[in-house]
Amino acid sequence: MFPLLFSGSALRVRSSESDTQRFVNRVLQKEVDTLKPVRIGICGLGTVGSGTFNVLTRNAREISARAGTDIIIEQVGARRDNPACDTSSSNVTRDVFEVARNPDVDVVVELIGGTTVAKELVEEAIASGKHVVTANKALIAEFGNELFAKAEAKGVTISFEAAVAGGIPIIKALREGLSGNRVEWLAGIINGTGNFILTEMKDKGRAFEDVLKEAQKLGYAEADPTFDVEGIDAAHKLVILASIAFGMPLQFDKIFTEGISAIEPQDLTYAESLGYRIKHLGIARQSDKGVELRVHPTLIPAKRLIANVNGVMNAVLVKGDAVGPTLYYGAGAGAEPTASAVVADLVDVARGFSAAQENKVAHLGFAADALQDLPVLPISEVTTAYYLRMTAEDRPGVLNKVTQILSDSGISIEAVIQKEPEEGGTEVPLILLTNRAVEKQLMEAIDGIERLEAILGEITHIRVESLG
Ligand SMILES: NC(=O)c1ccc[n+]([C@@H]2O[C@H](COP(=O)([O-])OP(=O)(O)OC[C@H]3O[C@@H](n4cnc5c(N)ncnc54)[C@H](O)[C@@H]3O)[C@@H](O)[C@H]2O)c1
Ligand SMILES: N[C@@H](CCO)C(=O)O
Ligand code: NA
Repeated sequence: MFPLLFSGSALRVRSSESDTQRFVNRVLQKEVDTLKPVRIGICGLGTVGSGTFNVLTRNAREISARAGTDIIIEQVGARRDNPACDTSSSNVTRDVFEVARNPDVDVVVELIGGTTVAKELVEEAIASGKHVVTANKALIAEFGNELFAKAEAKGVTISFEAAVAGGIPIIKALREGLSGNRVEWLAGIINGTGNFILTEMKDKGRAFEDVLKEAQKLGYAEADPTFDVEGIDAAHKLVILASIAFGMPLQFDKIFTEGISAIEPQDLTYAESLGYRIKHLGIARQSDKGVELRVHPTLIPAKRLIANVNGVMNAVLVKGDAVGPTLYYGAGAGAEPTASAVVADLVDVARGFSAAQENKVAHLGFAADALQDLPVLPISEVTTAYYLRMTAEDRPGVLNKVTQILSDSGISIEAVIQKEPEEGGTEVPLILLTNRAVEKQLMEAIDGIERLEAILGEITHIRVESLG
């Protein structure tokens, strides 16, 4: 590093008046500015907070060398100490708002979660002219539009790489790496807990609740794990991805969300025998009709790379018009994978510390005044293929009646699994794979089929995507 060399030179040229020297002076002064350490305040010392503390401490040399300056943990705001990290020589406060107001803190790292205290904290940090780094997808998805506007007005940035797909640098890839493309669609396994549960259920036959408990113990799950299993967490992430991919404001209220809690082990098995896997996907697609924003269990061909993403791993498949399909893979949750993304954001903040706001990458990749309020299609207007599972009385002609109703709605059948009844039984499972149809037509057909006397109970329907 060259602080002394440059600070001496900067002082010398400052006494001259010529244009060239004024220019040199500005450049050199900038070098001096970027050499000031960036002082951060970590708020929340749970899974991600402790991971961030440890990664910053352990990799301090590499991080400084990359950032061009030191990143110093000036203060930690934590309700209680966490044995996962040693903060004994840090300045720790029990009041996170003290961090937001601390004049010696340049960047507030919000790792509390939720949308109450975290929102107030971020607002307070912005009002005090501090940059914010956060892993909080709920906060960004639900309040990002207003928070970004506040940050831009104050000339500070909110960075949120850790909020989507944990350690995978997907925000950076979409905002910067793919900026030459019109993104046609993206599909992702973006909840680590959900993928971990589905994988353990399929591979080891474990019970849902048992795997969920393990995910909580490993620090993967949200404070309220229904966010993971009911798809809300994935919906938060998908909204963020779609806004960056298509250049539209965040519209969390428009997303269709279905979780994994209704998936039965038998569906995982039937899907497999049809050549598919069931993955919980977030899918965003833009077409002439509007934007699809949906999170739901999905059958995808077993041969696709993304179908083989297991455990806590996440993957996002992005189709750009120029680049074609691209796939991003990595750990979607956990202390250090998530810390990896938090620290990358801190390095970006440090690098751009003295840059003018207009020279920084916009929060959603597109300039704020270029965001378009694209219409979001209701799920009833979405077209996909379907997996249907029903229980039928074991008597002749039932399959014909079912296929007739589907065909009356313009839906044809791609594959059928019909099982023999169990010893002495009179009911059989009937599994159908349909061609692509508009959802409202499919729902009408399901209604008709459920009214058949020979069909017992409700029909399970799971959407099918080829992702080709
Ligand atoms: N765990 C992961 O793998 C992961 C991955 C990506 C993003 N995230 C996000 O990161 C954030 C933190 O998640 P986590 O898993 O570390 O949660 P966590 O529950 O382990 O940690 C949150 C910490 O914040 C503390 N806290 C809460 N309110 C506070 C207050 N008022 N003052 C001081 N401390 C307070 C809690 O005591 C806890 O230690 C969430 O937004 C979450 O969605 C988590
Ligand atoms: N609970 C989240 C954490 C990462 O965002 C998950 O399991 O994916
Ligand atoms: Na990420």
